[in-house]
Amino acid sequence: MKKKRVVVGMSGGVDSSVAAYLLKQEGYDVIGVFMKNWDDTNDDGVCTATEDYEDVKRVANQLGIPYYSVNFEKEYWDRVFTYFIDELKRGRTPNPDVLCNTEIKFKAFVDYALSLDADYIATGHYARINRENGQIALLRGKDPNKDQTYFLSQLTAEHLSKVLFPIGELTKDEVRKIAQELNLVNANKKDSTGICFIGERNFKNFLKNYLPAQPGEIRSLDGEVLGTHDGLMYYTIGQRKGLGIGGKGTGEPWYVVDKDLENNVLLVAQGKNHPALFSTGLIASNISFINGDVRPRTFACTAKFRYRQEDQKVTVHIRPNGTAFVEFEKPVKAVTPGQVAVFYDNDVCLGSAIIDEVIKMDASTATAAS
Ligand SMILES: Nc1ncnc2c1ncn2[C@@H]1O[C@H](COP(=O)(O)OP(=O)(O)OP(=O)(O)O)[C@@H](O)[C@H]1O
Repeated sequence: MKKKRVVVGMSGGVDSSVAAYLLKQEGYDVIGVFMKNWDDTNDDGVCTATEDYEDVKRVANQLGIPYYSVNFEKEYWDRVFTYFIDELKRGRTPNPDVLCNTEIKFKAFVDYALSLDADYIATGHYARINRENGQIALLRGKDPNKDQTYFLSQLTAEHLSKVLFPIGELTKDEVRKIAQELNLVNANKKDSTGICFIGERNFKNFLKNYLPAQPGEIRSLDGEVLGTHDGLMYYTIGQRKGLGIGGKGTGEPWYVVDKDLENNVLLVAQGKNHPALFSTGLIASNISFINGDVRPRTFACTAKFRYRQEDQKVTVHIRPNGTAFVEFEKPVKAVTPGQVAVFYDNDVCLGSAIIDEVIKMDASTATAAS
């Protein structure tokens, strides 16, 4: 019988290399494909994509699988990067990696894989797919420290219908151990961090190439001018570092609590539990559920408002106008417009929505938060 063909997205990292190995062990006809989404030269002038593709080639040769490279720079620019820049211009904090999954990895890449006659597409994401009773459910990866469902939460069952996550049942330590036992050239390669096209580069320096800096005032909530900022897009709610106003006030650290876009003012407050940092709910749009059901309803679940946040208990009201009102059981710190609110029922990732507005905690309830 003809073997089923799987096209694996190979980044040159350990996770996707081990994913490819496991699929080969299972008897699939495996093809590795490297996507070039960004013309990236780092601060030292090194093109990291070229280096990563070299790793893909070496690993593919070690595993004895064919490999190709595909270029999605235009798709990435048009569908992900322009959104990222537009959101920053609006004073929001976007998550381009979530959009990269819906537009590139699980759309453009899937189309390309199908043109190679793939039966399935696989990646090295730490997540699981349950296909019981004809339904497709997205589950958190087994390793709680590595779970990547946050980034996959805007996908639907349709995106996932031909997808395999071979390392979803493993921990990172187990994945690395497999890579070491196989002597894969990248067995000890560092995990990638940060937004993929920025990588380890300085965020401000990078953005300066795309958005003109518009300096303005930093003010306390009382209106006192404390300093100047370099441009609102460089800051996010809850940020402490890089404000340059440490010596002002009582000596407690200052945090970004809001942005006044109209007046180009960055609003800050002092103390890590300042009530202005907390919110009791949010309004979100772009609701997407894995099962596709976005009908108006109310339900209780847990949610994360950024990657690496503990689950928070919430009640979600999906409204007839297609937005969601999410009420928090307890005030939550530094919830930020533009970020993704991801909903969970225990281990099942239900879907997500993009945060448009946060409902700030009334100052009178400040003690509840601290
Ligand atoms: N440039 C790329 N080309 C092909 N596939 C990619 C690329 N970047 C990421 N992927 C796929 O998406 C998965 C998740 O990407 P992410 O950037 O989170 O990588 P990661 O967790 O560091 O994994 P890895 O160790 O494989 O780099 C990867 O495991 C890989 O399957």
